[in-house]
Formats: sequence, structure tokens, C-alpha cells
Amino acid sequence: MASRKGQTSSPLDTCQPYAHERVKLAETPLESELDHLSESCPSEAQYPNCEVDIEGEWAQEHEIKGLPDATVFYQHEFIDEVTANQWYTQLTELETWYRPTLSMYGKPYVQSRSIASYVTSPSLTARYSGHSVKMNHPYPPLLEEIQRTVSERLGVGFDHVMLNWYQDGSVHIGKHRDTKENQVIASLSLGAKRTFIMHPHISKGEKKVAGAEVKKWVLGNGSLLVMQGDTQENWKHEIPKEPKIKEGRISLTFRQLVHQKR
Ligand SMILES: O=C(O)CCC(=O)C(=O)O
Ligand SMILES: [Fe+2]
Repeated sequence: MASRKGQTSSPLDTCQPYAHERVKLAETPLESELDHLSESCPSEAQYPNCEVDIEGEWAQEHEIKGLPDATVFYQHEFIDEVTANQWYTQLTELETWYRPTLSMYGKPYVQSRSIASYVTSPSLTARYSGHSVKMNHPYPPLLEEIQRTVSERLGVGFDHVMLNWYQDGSVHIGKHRDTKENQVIASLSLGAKRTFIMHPHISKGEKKVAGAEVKKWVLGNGSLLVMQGDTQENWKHEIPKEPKIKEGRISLTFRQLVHQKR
């Protein structure tokens, strides 16, 4: 493996699909998210920098403290507000936005969030909540530029970007974990400020990790959030409803589908 610095091996390191976890219906009715699934082991030689953890100056400066067994970074002003607003407007014009029909306890329902998804190689796929994500290839020039900007600053590569469009504060994403195969998930926020909440994830039969408390903060316009390492194993995250917010927000979640056959 290219790099899993300082981490001990866990069953998840064997490239098996991540445990498919259903969020209790009572927690987040209807809009609960299931984990994304990826399918098999990586061809690392082809995308060597996909599995490199973020470290170095940027990481040291922006690490969020107080999240035991997680590695999370946040920069409030990753890009300036003028650029963020321009990118927001341009991205709303993509023709690839759609609202997936998911399957929740065997029943179809239409997700409130629109998404658009791009991959660097046409063979890459992703699924969540019983839905095969519509992948687009190649990236349009603006997305290529944004991904390059994020990659260069962090020093890691990405092969997939999933965009989420929250048209207003009624649109949200329920408590969920993403697959650990996404070694690094970098999420750029454009538009309205929204609250981000992290919740300790306690597996059946396990005790709460000492010091692991719910943590929330506001994701600014032009901010970058990065989750890596064991974060997905030990924490859930959500963007709750905030009905007073009338403006839209787009998040670009840069990901690594490295555990797929190519
Ligand atoms: O919009 C965000 O910042 C979070 C999105 C998210 O958690 C996801 O796409 O898995
Ligand atoms: Fe997520």
C-alpha cells in the first residue's frame, strides 16, 4: 500500500466493502444516508498518490483538535469569497445535476439533495442507498481546475468528485459515514454557510471513546474540510436542516475510488 502512516491494520484494510450500515429511521427520517460502497481492491500503481495521507504544513496548521480517533482538517478561507461565489454560480449551470431515487427499507424515495458526479476514468463507479451514481467523464475545465487547486494544496490525488447542491436550508444530509476506502475526502463549500456536526460512532458492544463528544461548527463560503484515516470508522457526520437559510450551498467532495477494479 502506498501509505497508511502510523495506522494499525484493521479488517477494513483488507479492501472488503465497508460494513453497510443503516442509520436508524428514528434518527433521521427518510433522508438517512447509507454508506457508499466500493467494490474491490485497488490498482495502486496507476494512481499512486490516491492513498497518501495529508501531512506537512497545511495539515499541521489546520487540524481540528478534540476528535479522538479521527483526523480532520478545516480551513475557513481556503479560497476567497469572490472566487467562491463565481464558482458557485458557474457550477449551478452544470447540466449533470439530478436528484437520485434511493431505496429506503425497500421503498423508493427521491433524495432532497441534487448531486452531480465526475470520475477521472470512465471505469469508476459508486453506489449508495441502492443507487448507482450517474458518473460523468471527463471533468469540465472548471472542475478540473478546482480539483487541481485542492490536490496541489493538500498534496494528494483524487479520482472522483461528488457535488451536493443544497438549494436552501431545508435540504440536508443525514448522519452517516462514508467508506473508509475514501482514504481522504476533501470537501469544498461554496455559497451559504451551513452547520456541520460530527457524532462519535459507537459500534455494537463498544464503549464510547473517552473525550469523544459531538462537535459542530459552521462551514464557511470557500472553506475546505478534510477527513482522513480512521475518521469514517469512528465518527458520523451530517449537515442538518436549517429552515431559516434561504440561500443555496454547493459542496464538492473530492474522493478516491482507489479500491475499485480498473
Ligand atoms: O455537503 C457536505 O459538506 C457534506 C457532504 C457529505 O457528507 C457527503 O457527500 O458524503
Ligand atoms: Fe459524507
